[in-house]
Amino acid sequence: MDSSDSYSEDEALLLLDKRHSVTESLFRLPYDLIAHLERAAVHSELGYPDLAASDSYRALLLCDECANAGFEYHEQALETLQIRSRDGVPDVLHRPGTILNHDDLTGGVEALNIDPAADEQQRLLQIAHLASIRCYRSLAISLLLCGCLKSAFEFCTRGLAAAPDDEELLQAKEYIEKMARGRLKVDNIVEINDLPDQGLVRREIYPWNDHEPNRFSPDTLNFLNGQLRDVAPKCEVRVTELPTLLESASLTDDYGIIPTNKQLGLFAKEDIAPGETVLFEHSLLAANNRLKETLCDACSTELPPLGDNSPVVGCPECDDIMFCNEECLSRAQEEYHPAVCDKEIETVAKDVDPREKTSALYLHLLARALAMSVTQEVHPLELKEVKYIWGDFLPSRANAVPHSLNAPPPPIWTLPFSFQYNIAGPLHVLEKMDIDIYATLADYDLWVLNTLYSKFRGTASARVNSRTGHPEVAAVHPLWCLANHDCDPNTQWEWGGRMKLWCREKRIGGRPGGIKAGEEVLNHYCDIELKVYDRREWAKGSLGGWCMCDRCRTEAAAEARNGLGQANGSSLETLVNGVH
Ligand SMILES: C[S@@+](CC[C@H](N)C(=O)[O-])C[C@H]1O[C@@H](n2cnc3c(N)ncnc32)[C@H](O)[C@@H]1O
Repeated sequence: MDSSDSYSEDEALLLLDKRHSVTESLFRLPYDLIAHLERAAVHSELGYPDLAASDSYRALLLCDECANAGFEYHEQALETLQIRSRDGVPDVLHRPGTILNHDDLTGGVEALNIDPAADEQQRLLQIAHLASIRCYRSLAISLLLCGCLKSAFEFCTRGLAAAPDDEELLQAKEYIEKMARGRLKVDNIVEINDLPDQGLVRREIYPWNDHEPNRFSPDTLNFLNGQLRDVAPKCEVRVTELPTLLESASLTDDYGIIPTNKQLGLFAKEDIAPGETVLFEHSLLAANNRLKETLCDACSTELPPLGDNSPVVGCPECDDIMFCNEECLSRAQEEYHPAVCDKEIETVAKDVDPREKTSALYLHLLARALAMSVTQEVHPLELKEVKYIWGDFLPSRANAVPHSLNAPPPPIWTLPFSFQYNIAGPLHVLEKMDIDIYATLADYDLWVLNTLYSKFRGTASARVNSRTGHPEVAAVHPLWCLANHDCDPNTQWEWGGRMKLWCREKRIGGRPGGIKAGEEVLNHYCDIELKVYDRREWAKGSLGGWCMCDRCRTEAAAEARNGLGQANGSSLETLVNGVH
């Protein structure tokens, strides 16, 4: 298939079948670097360059395992390569990459000069070397397609160091440089570190994801309502219709009817009085990026002062890990701590460049979810804190646009992605937890991690450091995040270890507060004191679009009538959902 073509339904189904069978074969032979490369090729053809990059990176690690006798999986990797190359060099190494338009490239084939006099050990090492070149090509091109130019360039450079004349790598280098010049608007690239490395990938329920529940089914609603009984006794979750949000300002502010879509929301079952607590939630799906711990490891609240009567307790097994009280310690032991006890995992991605703080914080949340999964022996997407939350997914079909090296990632790709935080970082975390990253592919494959990230990006709240203004603590409260946003909210929230939502005394314009039975519980994801344009910019990150609540539409329509509307400015990068 030509790289610029999109494929038909039938071709897509064939590719999905192929993906399924190669994934199954990886479950049987987890150290099979050839199968990883085969799957990378299928993922590329399906239009998932991020998943292709992950497969290629795992294959590259396995090439290193083959080449280094002292490495942990050396024997398994070499034995599997021997099985796969019994009949000669595996097919996948004969083919040039699937994404490049490679009519005039001889890529894979010319490099396959295996020395006929080599003994079996040398033959395998030569094949592993060839495979590593293939990995570099695939990583360079796939990461370029994701928009991660610095990482793409680095893999390309490593590949060219090993195979200086490789045509495919030379061509990839040209593409990367061309794209970088375009994005940086410069004539020459001087400093590799200046290359952009933050990209975007598809945010969707992958066609093979069978963990995602029907969020509107009676089973889901019953489960969530059971959870709400203790946390928000006067509330229930219901299916509701919400405005379909647009990317930015539109002319629809004074339309009577706007398109809507089906989602969940929180509703009052009984009247709730002004000032009354609506919800009180304790979540251990929390993380912080402070280097020196002064926060509870479980709930990330500030630790009370130490001293004779202090409730603060440490983990009996590991140094320096503190909890605000016995309750947090015992929940930590049940829910996540055994996976990370004495593993020094808290040092991963803590001391990062300020520009990366947001990504690092999401990685810490991901690490907590992985520790929960390992400790509870539950697939990460089946964790009760994760399974039912909103992921702001787009349909696979809408994402499946033809890809071309000359085009930037299509705007519809909405999940932030980088090699460091989506691929290398999570593998580092798993290795720190002593997890065999190959044998646990079903649990910790990149599509699983991307699904977790999609859910966290739509729902995590964060606290900023008051001195630096950088986000420092993040948490997902799976019940609190069922409440939808309105710029005239009937509740107010505060998070300090526990998430508290209470009924406002007064609404916007001084109207009295209070929520009647049957009314929706309305939260706020931005500072509601701001003017409409600024509110909409702020809330855009967590809402996924331009707020269309009644207050925004009324105020924006009035401003437009009076000629006060502001031009569409650059978007505010808001990790910090709703912090004010
Ligand atoms: C934290 S979740 C809220 C719960 C979500 N509705 C659900 O089904 O679980 C945030 C998402 O809800 C939707 N949402 C919340 N408030 C909204 C509003 N005022 N208008 C449109 N969509 C809203 C957006 O899609 C947003 O990304």
